[in-house]
Amino acid sequence: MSDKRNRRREAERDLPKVNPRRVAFDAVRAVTADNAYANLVLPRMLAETDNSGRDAALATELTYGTLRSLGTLEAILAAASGRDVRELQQDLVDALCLGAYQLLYMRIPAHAAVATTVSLVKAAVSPRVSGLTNAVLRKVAAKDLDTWCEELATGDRLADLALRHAHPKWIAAEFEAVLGPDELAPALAADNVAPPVHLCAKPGRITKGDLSRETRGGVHGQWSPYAIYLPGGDPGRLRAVATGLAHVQDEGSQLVAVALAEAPLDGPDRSWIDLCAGPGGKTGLLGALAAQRDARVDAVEIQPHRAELVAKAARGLPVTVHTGDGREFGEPGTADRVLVDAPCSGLGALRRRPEARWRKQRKDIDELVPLQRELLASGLRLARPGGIVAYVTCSPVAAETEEVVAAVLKDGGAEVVAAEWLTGRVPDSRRGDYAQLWPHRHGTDAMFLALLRKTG
Ligand SMILES: C[S@@+](CC[C@H](N)C(=O)[O-])C[C@H]1O[C@@H](n2cnc3c(N)ncnc32)[C@H](O)[C@@H]1O
Repeated sequence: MSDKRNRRREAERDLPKVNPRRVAFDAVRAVTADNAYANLVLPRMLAETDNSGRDAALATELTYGTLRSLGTLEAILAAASGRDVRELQQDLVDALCLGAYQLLYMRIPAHAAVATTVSLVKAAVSPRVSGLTNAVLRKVAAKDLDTWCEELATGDRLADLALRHAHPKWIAAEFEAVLGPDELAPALAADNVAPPVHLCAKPGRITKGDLSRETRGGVHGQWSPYAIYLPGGDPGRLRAVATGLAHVQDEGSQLVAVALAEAPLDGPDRSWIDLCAGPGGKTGLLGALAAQRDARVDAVEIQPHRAELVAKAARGLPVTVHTGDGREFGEPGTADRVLVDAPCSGLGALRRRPEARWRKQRKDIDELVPLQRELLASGLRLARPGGIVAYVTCSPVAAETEEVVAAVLKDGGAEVVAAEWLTGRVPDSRRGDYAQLWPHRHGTDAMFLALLRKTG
């Protein structure tokens, strides 16, 4: 056997596939090379490699943290190596980012972070670049994150803040346009903190008290009457979740759905529509509320596999699931309440999707806006006079929130209704006539809600 192969074998013994750093590397590779989603590939990899407990936590922190911080790590690696990282092979860049993340963001001693990354590179990239890895990471280790960011600062306030908090500058600019400059840093920082798991105790199916007991210490949510914060562990293992009495749902998502159900309405209140229903979180909550009020929900979803998820989420509830286009659905003027939870950029949920911020582009929003307007117009078409339509996004970006509502309002036939139920119970959630939640203010995703009443 050649010396080279022997050396590689030795390196692989140092770092077998089940090593959490190797798992993190494979997960990051899947994201950067194959466009995978970390929140889908990592749990599978952890299960396949039998990683649990502290090892799984380390692999998760390494994977999510590295992916969240990619832009900043690459800028620092470029400065430390004196070259554009795009000139390097991608698997090496991924390994360097993992190493740099440990050096700059975790309390892992520099010698350990460098040595384990060099072993990783030998085993999983090529022994030929282990020297380069060692040299670059030693340079990275010479300064802490603040010092690197100061050194790389350009004097462009927004760009410097975006670098420090690991966001593309255009996203920072979009957030600032809504929040103003003072709250921008905490808003960006909040995207870098892994969110806790929120559960929704379906009304009429299980009480919060019972759900809290089953979770062994789950705390009652601050805002939603149905929220329990899971103290830890896999929510899928809870009986209440497995049997559909409760489901995993961000508290902000709960609030906007309940705000629609609680909006004052004159006349009949039997027919509800959820026009963009997949995967069915809000359908599950609305269905449970509808059951208590003798109402019914028609849930519409264009993607068949997501429609199946809606059907699963709505089991046992007065919900009919339709696979189809919400722009062409239903009888005009018949619905009492309509939810338009429009497909959006998802920039309000960046803390859940570590790689998303580096994948999205501003033009993606421009492409979504016509569909968002058409879906909202369709929601208003379906509502009866006096009926309520909720326009919801998990994004705070002006173009896909208030500007969509303003454009549709211009066509006439609807007026804005204050989202009192929500803004009255959640401080600092008013955004003009609408409601806006934020991770840094409320601990929820950045959900936007506009309530409209069909007139005429
Ligand atoms: C933001 S998600 C909805 C989330 C969902 N309400 C929940 O709480 O689980 C938007 C959904 O709209 C669906 N969608 C996109 N275009 C649609 C259309 N023209 N008609 C109906 N659904 C559509 C997407 O497939 C996606 O599942």
